Order: sequence, then structure tokens, then C-alpha cells
Amino acid sequence: MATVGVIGAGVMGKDVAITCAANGYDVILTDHDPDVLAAAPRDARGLVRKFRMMSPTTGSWKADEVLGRIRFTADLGDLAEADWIVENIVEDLAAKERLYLRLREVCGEGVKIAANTSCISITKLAARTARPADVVGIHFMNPVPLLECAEVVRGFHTSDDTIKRAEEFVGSLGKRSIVVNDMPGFVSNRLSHLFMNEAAFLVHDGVAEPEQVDAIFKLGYGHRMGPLETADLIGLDTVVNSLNVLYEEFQDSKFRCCPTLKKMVAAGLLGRKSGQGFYTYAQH
Ligand SMILES: NC(=O)c1ccc[n+]([C@@H]2O[C@H](COP(=O)([O-])OP(=O)(O)OC[C@H]3O[C@@H](n4cnc5c(N)ncnc54)[C@H](O)[C@@H]3O)[C@@H](O)[C@H]2O)c1
Repeated sequence: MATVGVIGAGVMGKDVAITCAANGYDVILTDHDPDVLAAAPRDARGLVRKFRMMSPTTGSWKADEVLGRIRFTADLGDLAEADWIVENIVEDLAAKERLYLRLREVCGEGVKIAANTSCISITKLAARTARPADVVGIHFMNPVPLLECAEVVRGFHTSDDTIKRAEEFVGSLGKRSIVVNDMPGFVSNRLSHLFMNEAAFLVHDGVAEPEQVDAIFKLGYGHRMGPLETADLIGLDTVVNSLNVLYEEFQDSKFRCCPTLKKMVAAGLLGRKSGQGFYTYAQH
């Protein structure tokens, strides 16, 4: 089985790492923040235990087996062994561009690089690497172990072989690929961030409480989660960063970030990951 190098051990990186390991891949997980990396084995074990109770597929996961396939490292150079790289660092163009430049030194011929970005152009990131044809967007959905598809994004230079390999990789994780073309936000986030931002504006304008906005989506439209619950799950910092990317790229005021969202992030209210967002969450 191939080796997957996962960069970034935040909300998405840990989910991607355990999903790959549970499906038989050897995984090398790295993060530049020593505290995040130190906490990652315990966090990943907690996630496996949580997901075991959440679906028939994940019900058979065994924490020792999954964790046994993940190597945690602070050294990006260790990812030279990987056949696939899945990049999940912060949604910041400059930070990602710096990392993709460094990947020139790390990734040998034949390595495929998947950018798990919410909104940033795959074409821009690929342009920083040695072989843009080997770079593809794989936008995993949160929570990764439970959701049934990934958006596979074809950058300007992405080769047919890379798309085929990405579809095989996503399929090996038990998910369906939906292949779309590169444009900021792709399909999922260009739509969902309008919903989440406008939902925040409804609260900002005093039209409704968060519970009311979400109840209308759940009870009225039959959605599993409301837009503000979804924003809390993603992380409000990531939502704000993504809206900024969409605003910047399209130069369209419809993506102007709600000031309440910015204020919450400035105050450290990041949603589930900080224990407080539009809702309050128990911390383990
Ligand atoms: N949260 C979601 O629901 C979701 C869904 C799909 C895609 N994404 C995308 O996935 C990416 C990660 O999002 P997240 O929610 O996991 O963010 P996060 O803030 O939870 O985690 C990001 C991690 O990247 C690390 N990092 C930052 N720069 C780094 C570098 N140069 N090298 C190594 N590690 C570095 C940080 O220390 C942090 O642990 C973003 O691009 C985001 O847009 C997020």
C-alpha cells in the first residue's frame, strides 16, 4: 500500500490522516507547531474512538491499528518517502505558497500533491511546485471519515493521469470523486460561504438568534446542519480566511465578510475547536 504524507495536523489534517490509515495506508503526519504535533497522537486516538460510534463503516476501526500506521514528525523532509502528499495547512495563500516552494526539495518524480484547500486556486499553488501537472485539488469534506464524496479540482496544468490517480485515491478511501474545474471556492465553498456569511449577517442585524437561523434550515429545508453550526464545525477562522480569498479573487462585494464573524475570530471564538463559536461546546 502507498504512503501518504499529510501536512498540517489541524481539524482536517488529523481527519485525513486517520481516514487514510484506517483504509490501509501508511501515513506520515507533520505540523510546524510543536504543541499541535505533540497533541496529535492523543487527539487522533480520540477521533478514532468518536468516529467508531458514528457509522457502520467507521464502526470497525481499531484505534491501535489506525494509530500504528501513523508516524508523527516535525521534519517535512520525512515526507520524501510519500507517494501522495495531502496538504492541509492554514487557509492563507502566502503560507501555502511558501510551503509549495519547499515541496520542490521534498517531492521526487512521480509524487502526487493534493491541496485540501477551501477556496485557494489550485493553479496558483501548483505554479510554485516543480511539476504543476502532478498537483490536484482534493477538497475533503468535514468530517472526513463520515462524508461520502470529495471534490477533485482540476488545476490549469493538472494532467489526466493525476486526475485518474486522485479518483483512485479518493475511491480507495470509500468516497466518490466529483471532478470540477479550478476557480476559487470550487463548487462547495463558493456556495456554502455565501450561506454561512449571510447567516452571520442575520445575527449581526438582529433579525434572528443563531438557533433560529439554523432551525429554519434543519426543520424547514431538511438540511442535516444549519449554516452557523456548519461554520462552527469548519472553524470560524477558516471561514473568515476563505471569505477573504473569495472577496479578493472575485473582487465581488457579495463575499464581504460579516464584521461579527471577524470580531468573533479576533476574540478567539473559533467554533468547535476553541469550545465557543455561535454555540458552546464541551472540551475533552
Ligand atoms: N475545516 C474544514 O471544515 C475544512 C474543510 C475542507 C478543507 N479545509 C481546508 O483545509 C486546510 C486546513 O484547515 P483546518 O480546518 O484543518 O485548519 P486548522 O487551523 O485547524 O489547521 C491548520 C494546521 O496547519 C498547521 N500549519 C500552518 N502552517 C504550516 C506549515 N507551513 N507547515 C506545517 N503545518 C502548518 C497549523 O499549525 C495548524 O495545525 C485549509 O486550507 C482549509 O481551508 C478545511
